[in-house]
Amino acid sequence: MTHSSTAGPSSPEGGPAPAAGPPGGDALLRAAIRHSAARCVALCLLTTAGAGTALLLPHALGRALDALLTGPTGGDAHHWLLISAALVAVGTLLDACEGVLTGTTAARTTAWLRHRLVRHVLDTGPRATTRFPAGDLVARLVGGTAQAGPAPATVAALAATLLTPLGAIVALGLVDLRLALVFLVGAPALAWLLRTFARATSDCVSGYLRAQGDLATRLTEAIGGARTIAAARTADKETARVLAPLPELSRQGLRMWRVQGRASAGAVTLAPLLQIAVIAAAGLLLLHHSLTVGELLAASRYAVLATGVGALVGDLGALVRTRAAGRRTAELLDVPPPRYGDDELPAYGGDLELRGVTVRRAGRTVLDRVDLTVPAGRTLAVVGASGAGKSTLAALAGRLADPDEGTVLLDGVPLPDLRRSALRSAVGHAFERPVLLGDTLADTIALGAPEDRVVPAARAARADPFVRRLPDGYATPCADVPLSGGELQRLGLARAFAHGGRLLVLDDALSSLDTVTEHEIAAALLDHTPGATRLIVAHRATTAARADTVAWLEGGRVRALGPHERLWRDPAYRAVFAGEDGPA
Ligand SMILES: Nc1ncnc2c1ncn2[C@@H]1O[C@H](COP(=O)(O)OP(=O)(O)OP(=O)(O)O)[C@@H](O)[C@H]1O
Repeated sequence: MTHSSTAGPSSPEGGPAPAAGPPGGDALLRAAIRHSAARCVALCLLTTAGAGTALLLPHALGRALDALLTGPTGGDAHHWLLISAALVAVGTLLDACEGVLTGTTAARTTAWLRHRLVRHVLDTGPRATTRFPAGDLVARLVGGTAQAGPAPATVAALAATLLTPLGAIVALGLVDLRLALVFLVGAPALAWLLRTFARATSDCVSGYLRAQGDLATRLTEAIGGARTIAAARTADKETARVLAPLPELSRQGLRMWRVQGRASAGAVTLAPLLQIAVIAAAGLLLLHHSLTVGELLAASRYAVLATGVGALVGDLGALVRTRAAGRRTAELLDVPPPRYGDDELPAYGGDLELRGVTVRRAGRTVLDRVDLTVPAGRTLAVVGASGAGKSTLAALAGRLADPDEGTVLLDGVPLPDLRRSALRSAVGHAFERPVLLGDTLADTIALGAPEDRVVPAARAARADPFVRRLPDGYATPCADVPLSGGELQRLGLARAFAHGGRLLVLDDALSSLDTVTEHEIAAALLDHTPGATRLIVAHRATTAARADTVAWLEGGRVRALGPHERLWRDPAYRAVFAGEDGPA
């Protein structure tokens, strides 16, 4: 192992810069619309056909009325009445189909968004989970996607909903151009109403979703800390803290209803005024024999359809809500996942090298130009006071994070150049608090490794005895096992042993074990992973003593590098393990 205190050759950041800029909310919704393109087209056709039947109906009714009034036998009135009845029936059928298609399209889009975003968040790993608090992340992935999901159906419906009033204005013009002109005089007020409504709604929805995310974040924190809250008997105080965003949520919700109410009230006032103006103009034209009674009837129906702002307000509101939710959800895509290269590793090896790596967090340098080399098959213990940068260094070694400067290489290959699969099979991890993923204990230990490795790995990690004592042994569902911190860590270690990569990174993974078990596992670590390179973040002198070399970190820099026995002579080094005996 080598160490130099000077910066090594500094290479460009091997970080995860995205190939293209992160897509915004609208881009995500456009992608969702493309995904549901066929359904959107079908929906557009259905709503257009619905608009068509709605527009034809007044004409058919007008013709039926004219026919009844002009001939003693009613002329072809029955013919037009039949057409009107058919239009009503077709309109109802189209409405029903539209309802079903709207619902299923929204459900499919929500599923697609969830799939895409969950995959993205898990691909991005700790980068995403440090930027977004857990509760907020879940709120965006569950609630945000459900609110954004109806976007394609809403866009398709809105496009067709616009057709009805526009078609009605054209139809008014066809009945008599002057009627369309009368209507258009009031149109700017209508446009202003819709624009104001859309802006105010967008603002309220963003505020509402923010407050909802805040509530979810606080709730998740409280659930995670339920034991502490119970021990401190602070449930009342914590309930108040969790629910603190409720007034803001309620304020934004009420504001949204007020905006909607004002827009509807405006529409309700404006619409009858415009309808009366059109009917009055049509009445005058009737008096001057420029219109028939049937045309007056049709014109009055078209005036109603042209002022159908109610439907527009609803659809526009839905579109604004889905866009706001889409924008908020798409913020998850702002954190790009790491890029992987195409390189493979040589058949054998395990040389780990950190060259001049610097990591900054929240504007602070937490690792400062660190150079380290761990030859294949050797064990490096990383020690240091709390906050020295040990976990950050461990995360770099397995590429759970990328350095801001410098390079991490495995067998001479920079980690970002490696294929995802190569990196995955080469590096195994164990953490201080492992999470039991998978359905059963066997699943959680294997986590992708061959099943026949599960039991030997559990034996090596001293997990086998307590697993076998469970009624269903390795088949016990993870959710049914109450585990102590030490048992949990043994399962995490078993998982790392089962993985069997050439590099094993143990980040404080032995801290909850009693001294005897820790001693046994440390010995098993060498037997069970022969040839593997091991990087062990250690808090105990006994763990450091078993390593070939110790890297002593202080303030993000390597203060010293060497065997534990030699470093132990330094009182400052001994102070790192304050309270422990001898160099073990
Ligand atoms: N996402 C982050 N944002 C801001 N600061 C961070 C972040 N991650 C780590 N840090 C800071 O970087 C420093 C090093 O953290 P790290 O977890 O590597 O320390 P450590 O030596 O492993 O500490 P411990 O022994 O207590 O686990 C700490 O001061 C920590 O607060």
